[in-house]
Amino acid sequence: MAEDKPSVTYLGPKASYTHQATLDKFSESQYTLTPCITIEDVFCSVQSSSSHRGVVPFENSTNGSVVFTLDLFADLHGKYPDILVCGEAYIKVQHCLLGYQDPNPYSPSSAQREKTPHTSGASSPLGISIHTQNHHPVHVALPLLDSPLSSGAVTPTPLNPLPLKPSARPVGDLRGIRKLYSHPQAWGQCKAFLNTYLKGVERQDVSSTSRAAELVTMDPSGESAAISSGIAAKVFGLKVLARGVEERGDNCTRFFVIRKREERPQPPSTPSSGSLGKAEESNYKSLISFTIPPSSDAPGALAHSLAVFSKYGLNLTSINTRPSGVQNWNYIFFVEIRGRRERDGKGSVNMALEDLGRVCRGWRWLGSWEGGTGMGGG
Ligand SMILES: O=C(O)C(=O)C[C@]1(C(=O)O)C=C[C@@H](O)C=C1
Repeated sequence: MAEDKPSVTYLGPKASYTHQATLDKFSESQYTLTPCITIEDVFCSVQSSSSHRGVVPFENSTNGSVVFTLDLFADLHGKYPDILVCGEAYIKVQHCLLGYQDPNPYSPSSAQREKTPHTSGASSPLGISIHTQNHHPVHVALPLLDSPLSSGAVTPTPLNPLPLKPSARPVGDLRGIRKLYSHPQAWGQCKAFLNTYLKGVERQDVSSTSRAAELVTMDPSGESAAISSGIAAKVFGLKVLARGVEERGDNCTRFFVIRKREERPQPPSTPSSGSLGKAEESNYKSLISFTIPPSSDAPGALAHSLAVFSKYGLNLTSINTRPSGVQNWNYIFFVEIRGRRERDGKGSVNMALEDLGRVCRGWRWLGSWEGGTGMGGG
C-alpha cells in the first residue's frame, strides 16, 4: 500500500532537476515521492518527521552555492535544529528554453521588443507589404533581430573585450517572448545565451525550474518562456525553443539528501559505528558550520578554526559563508571535509570538532555521508 511507504519530499513540482536527483536515490516502488513548493518546505517536512527524507539542491558547478539551502542550514531562527545531511547526488544539468512558438512573430508586441536598444543595434526598418483580399496593402514591419538568425556572436566592448559566445542557438523564433521564468540559480548558468538572444527580456525568479515551465503553460498569450529541463517540456507539453543553453557542457548540480537526527542512538551494528581506516574515511564527507567572534575581539579565530582540520589530517574541500545575523560582516562558515563523525566519539573528525569548540564561538555538525561521484571534480 502506498501509505506504508516512507515519504521522500523534494523541491518540485515534478520534472525539476531535484526530482531527477530524487529518482536517482529513491525508487518509487519503495518510497512515496512528494513534491514541495520550496526548499524550506522540504526542511519543514523532515524536521517535523512528516517525511522520512528530503532532497534539496546544494551547489552548481557553474554558478556556485544555492544560498536558500545554505541559509536553511545556517538556521538563524533555530527552526531546523535536527536536520542532517545523509547523502548526495550529482545530476548533469542541461537547460532548455521552453515556450511556445510565436504564432505571429511580427505581431506588434514582437516588433515593439525589437525596437528596444538592447537588440545590439541590429534593428532596421525592413518591412513587407501584404495584399489583403480587397487589395489594400498592409505594411508589416520586419525589423532585423539578433534572434534566431544571428551567429550568436556578441559584440566586444571595452568593459567586456572577450564576451562569451553561447554554445546553443535557438531552433525557434524568440521574438514574441516578453517574460522569462526560472529558478535564480539557472540565470547564472545560462548568461551567454540569455545576453545574446533574450537580452532585456523581463526575468521572474520562481521556486524551481519546473515551476517555471508550469507557469509558462498558464500564460495564454504565449509570450512567456522558461529555462527548465527537456523532461519538463514533455511533462508540461511545451516546445523546446533552444536546447543546451547552459554556459558549460559539464554543468552539474549537487543535491543533498537530508534526514532528521535520531532521538535514540543507533545500535552499534549500524554501518556508521566503529572507526574507519584512512582510505575508507576519505569516501565520507562531513558538513560543519561554525561562527567566530568579531575579528577585533579574537584575532586569528578564523585561521585557528580552519587549522584544526589539518591538525587531524582532514582534507578540507570547500568553504562557504553566509551572514551570521549577529552583526554586519560577521559570518557563519560552512566547511566540508573528507571523513565522518563517529558514534564512538573517537575518530579524527570527532577530535577536530572538540578542538574547534575551543577556538570558535559555536559549531554544528550537519551530517556525514558516503560521497557520490562529482562528475568531473568533487
Ligand atoms: O531542481 C530544480 O529544478 C531547481 O530549480 C533548483 C536548481 C538549483 O537550485 O540549483 C537545481 C538545478 C539547477 O542548478 C537549477 C536550479
